[in-house]
Amino acid sequence: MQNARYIAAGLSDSDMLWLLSVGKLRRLKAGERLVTAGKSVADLFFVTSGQLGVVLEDGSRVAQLHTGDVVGEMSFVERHSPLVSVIAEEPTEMLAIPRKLILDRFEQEPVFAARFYRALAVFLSERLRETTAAVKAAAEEEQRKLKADKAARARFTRLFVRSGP
Ligand SMILES: Nc1ncnc2c1ncn2[C@@H]1O[C@@H]2COP(=O)(O)O[C@H]2[C@H]1O
Repeated sequence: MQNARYIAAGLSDSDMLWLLSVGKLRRLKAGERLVTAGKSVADLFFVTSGQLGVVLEDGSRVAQLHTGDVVGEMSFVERHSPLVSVIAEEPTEMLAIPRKLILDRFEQEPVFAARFYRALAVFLSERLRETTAAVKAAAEEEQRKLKADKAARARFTRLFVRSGP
């Protein structure tokens, strides 16, 4: 499912032009790794096409990222190494912007910092909302399976009791 997260919505036209002017286009083939768990991330990535998987060390996928998503914002905000890896699932393109350039611009233009952090906050809030919806859907599916299982056992028990001696 494509998501509706677009950090660009919170930025001005001049912010976007600046990001475009300093960003470098990066292309990944399917299977190529953008982020490795435990290794620091020096850039912020704006996905412009394609699809990436966010995966745990055991290979299980916890999320998918698409056009309009940002990658590396957790390292940007927290300065901790990532706990997950991010791997392209199809040919993917993105704009890579070195964190240092963004921090320098914050110094030169504090209003840009305010807009940027607000846009990131909205983006992260939307991502959390989606995660909550996914957890809720998984819990409901689990409940549905448990109920179906219970009903099947009850039917079996009735059958067994009826056909007993
Ligand atoms: N649960 C998640 N849902 C969506 N994206 C995630 C999730 N966890 C990590 N990421 C992305 O994967 C990136 C890994 O590097 P960062 O921690 O810097 O930033 C992280 C986010 O951009």
